[in-house]
Amino acid sequence: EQQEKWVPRAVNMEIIGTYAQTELGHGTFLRGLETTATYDPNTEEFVLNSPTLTAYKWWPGGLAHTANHCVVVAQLHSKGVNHGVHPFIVQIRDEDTHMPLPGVKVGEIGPKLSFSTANNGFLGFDNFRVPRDSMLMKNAQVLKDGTYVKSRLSKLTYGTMVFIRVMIVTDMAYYLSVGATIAIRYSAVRHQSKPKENEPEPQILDYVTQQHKLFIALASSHAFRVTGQWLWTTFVRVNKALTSGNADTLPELHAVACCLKAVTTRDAASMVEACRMSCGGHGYMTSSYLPILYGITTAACTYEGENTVLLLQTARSLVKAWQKGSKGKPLSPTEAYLMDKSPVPKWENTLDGIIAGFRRVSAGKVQDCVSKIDKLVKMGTSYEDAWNQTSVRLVAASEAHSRAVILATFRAEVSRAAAALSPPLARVLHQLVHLYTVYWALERVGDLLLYTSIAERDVQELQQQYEDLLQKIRPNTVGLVDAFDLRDEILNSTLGAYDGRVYERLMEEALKSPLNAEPVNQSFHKYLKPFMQGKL
Ligand SMILES: CCCCCCCC/C=C\CCCCCCCC(=O)SCCNC(=O)CCNC(=O)[C@H](O)C(C)(C)COP(=O)(O)OP(=O)(O)OC[C@H]1O[C@@H](n2cnc3c(N)ncnc32)[C@H](O)[C@@H]1OP(=O)(O)O
Ligand SMILES: Cc1cc2nc3c(=O)[nH]c(=O)nc-3n(C[C@H](O)[C@H](O)[C@H](O)COP(=O)(O)OP(=O)(O)OC[C@H]3O[C@@H](n4cnc5c(N)ncnc54)[C@H](O)[C@@H]3O)c2cc1C
Repeated sequence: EQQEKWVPRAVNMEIIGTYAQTELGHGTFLRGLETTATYDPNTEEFVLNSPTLTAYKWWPGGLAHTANHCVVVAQLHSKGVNHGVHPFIVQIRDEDTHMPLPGVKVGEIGPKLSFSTANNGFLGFDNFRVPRDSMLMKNAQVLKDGTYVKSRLSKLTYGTMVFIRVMIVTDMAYYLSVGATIAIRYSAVRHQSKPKENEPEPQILDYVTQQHKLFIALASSHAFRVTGQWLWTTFVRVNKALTSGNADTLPELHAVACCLKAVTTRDAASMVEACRMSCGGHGYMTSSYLPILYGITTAACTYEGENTVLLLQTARSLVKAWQKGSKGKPLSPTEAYLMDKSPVPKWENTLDGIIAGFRRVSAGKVQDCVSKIDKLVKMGTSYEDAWNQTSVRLVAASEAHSRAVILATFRAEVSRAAAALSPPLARVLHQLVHLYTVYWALERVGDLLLYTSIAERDVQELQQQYEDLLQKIRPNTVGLVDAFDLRDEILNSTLGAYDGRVYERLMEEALKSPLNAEPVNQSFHKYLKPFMQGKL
């Protein structure tokens, strides 16, 4: 009945909430969170407290001035025992006056790289009392007398984060579609330089280097949308099983959500930055929207699980899978390829050949990590230290695994959908799959040379395939970004507007600057003139 109590009020916006988990002192290590929720059986209340400055919640979006409630993650104490972190729904502001309630200290954390519209806040409690039903009791409960009933699966507390990580993959597809639309439309309008003296300045979109910077962002948007859809379907299936008490598939979902969130956010941030830089000085204008878009995508590398930490979570799963598989036990579908002990096949410059190659790279890297850890432990190093000394390789193995998942999913889903598409559209989408796959083979050619039978002539041929694909995709590029159908109001960009009037829009935006309100700014009289007259 907790859902009946809270959900309708949240849906009709009586309750505006945020997720208050991260503290000044801890964001990654959740078991180290310091906020306490101590049960008082005499009053059937929890007492929330921030015992130290580092216990203050810090970062939650909207916490400073928007939210009047929040989900607080705190260490649950009852009958003198600490039962670990649990979620509580807590009212922090009066619903009429919006004043912070007594015992609640809340405020704004200050300017950030981007996301300036989100008032991220801090929150401290001074022995703040909330009723027992504030504890979200879907998984674990505290009875009236303070008896703690543990959850059938402790990690269900972390479930919210899996959900958001799954959503983030699709978010990155969207952000890349915005960046690609702005940069490709601008590159169609911008003319620059004279490679041929007797011809007009060409569109910068015709420079192959410009195509190399931008087409991967366009292809990645589709790859992440397709992968995000597959991941969502997987999430729904796992969640359904969880509801009927079966948690067998949760570890696989957690592992694949971690590495996909990490790789898609890192790619989105670096590719949006490439979009910004491909637009020259005008890409550096806030009015282009590209700097803001960069700030948004780079934040995603940190929030909802810092990328390195998440890649190491997936590596933990890959190492466990290797150890399980080596004992002949079955592996999850996404990790089953790790046990492919067949001899390394002759390299093929095909999509299937490259996908198989990335699986070989991932399996090879995992095997190298396991051997290094085993060797260090045999020499007397603790497992934790051996893990840490191998962690650079573990992150690389996790990335290779993630790339193999994205490549295979993108190819399979587009091939499946192609049957229902017109031949010209199917051909263009296959070109994007081909470009994405060959791009990453060239980006990771060192790994492929280490773990597969790819030879130098294969690499030369792949480079030529890649350049041919840039040429094939060029005529459809503007059509492909128009197909994202992003309205000008959403793009919010002087460079990406549908009508292509970039110079008029840049000037219109410039003239809105308050610094253009008068021809001589007061700073001349206050500072420049006295300085020039030697009076400062
Ligand atoms: C479509 C267009 C849309 C456009 C617009 C969209 C709008 C978007 C706009 C703006 C969005 C802005 C949104 C911002 C949102 C940000 C919010 C936040 O940031 S909330 C804070 C996030 N914080 C973290 O994620 C902490 C990360 N840390 C952790 O998760 C843990 O501390 C961890 C996992 C690193 C370590 O936790 P240990 O120490 O308790 O666990 P260990 O010992 O490593 O593992 C124990 C076992 O638990 C499993 N495990 C760990 N986490 C799990 C999980 N989540 N689910 C299932 N199992 C898990 C592991 O696999 C492991 O299993 P075995 O023991 O190996 O079998
Ligand atoms: C824009 C934005 C919005 C946010 N919104 C929210 C929100 O709404 N609610 C909320 O609760 N939080 C929110 N956060 C906080 C976010 O979840 C944390 O910043 C994130 O979990 C990282 O934790 P941290 O900041 O403590 O970094 P740390 O964990 O201190 O990481 C710092 C460095 O240490 C490394 N490191 C840490 N642990 C390990 C390890 N075990 N192995 C190897 N390296 C390690 C990391 O890789 C990183 O390089 C937001 C953050 C941002 C930037």
